[in-house]
Amino acid sequence: MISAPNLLRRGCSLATTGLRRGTTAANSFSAAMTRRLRVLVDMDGVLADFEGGFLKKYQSRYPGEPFIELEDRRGFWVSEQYENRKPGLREKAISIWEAKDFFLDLDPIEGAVEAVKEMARLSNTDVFICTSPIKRYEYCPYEKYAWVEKHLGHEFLEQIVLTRDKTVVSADLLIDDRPDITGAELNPTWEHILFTACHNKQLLLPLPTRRLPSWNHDWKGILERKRSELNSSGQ
Ligand SMILES: Cc1cn([C@H]2C[C@H](O)[C@@H](COP(=O)(O)O)O2)c(=O)[nH]c1=O
Ligand SMILES: [Mg+2]
Ligand SMILES: [Mg+2]
Repeated sequence: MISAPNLLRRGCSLATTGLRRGTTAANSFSAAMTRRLRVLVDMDGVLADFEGGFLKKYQSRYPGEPFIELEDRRGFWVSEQYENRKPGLREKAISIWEAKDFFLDLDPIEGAVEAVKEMARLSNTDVFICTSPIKRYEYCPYEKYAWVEKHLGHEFLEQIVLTRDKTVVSADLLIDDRPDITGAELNPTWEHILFTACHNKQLLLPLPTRRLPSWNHDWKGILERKRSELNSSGQ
């Protein structure tokens, strides 16, 4: 049995205040307290189509250079695969996402906007957009905020976490297309759900990593499973 102060510390909300006849005060209190689920949702490759936007602008800016079809993309780093294709393409690739309007112009990934809005409306669920800006900061951080406002609405600006180290952010789930998410915290609180992208679709995942193949798949099931795991383990 978790104590009331502990429940409150863990972000539970008081769903009802009445005590029903035949139940102990402790049981009623416990049943009335609901653990909130905190979900981090990545932006590039999960909400915003970084890969598609990159390829379109790269081809238009460097029409004579070789490019990599999305179905042939392998590995998280676009810059590395381009450099391997032809030395010198790393800088050309980087110049694309360092340019003004790159992040703002990205199209939403199919189903992402509707799914995240719906996720945020679920009761006992808090959704944060957790995204890593590039270090060349002239445009990227501003444009990430502007993208969120444009596609998700002004109220979502409260939900943005910009960080280059997602391991130090505390949550229950992180939905992210990057397979290797490491940082200062060796044991992040979140469970990583790998969002399928062109660059990671071939990967065999080490257990127990789970995938969300797209926003048309059962993301609600993933949240509900996590919620019941946390409830049954008393966390
Ligand atoms: C593919 C690729 C990406 N980046 C940058 C672009 C974004 O700012 C981050 C990825 O952010 P996420 O929160 O993990 O989605 O990385 C890069 O610098 N080089 C690349 O090849
Ligand atoms: Mg990403
Ligand atoms: Mg909610």
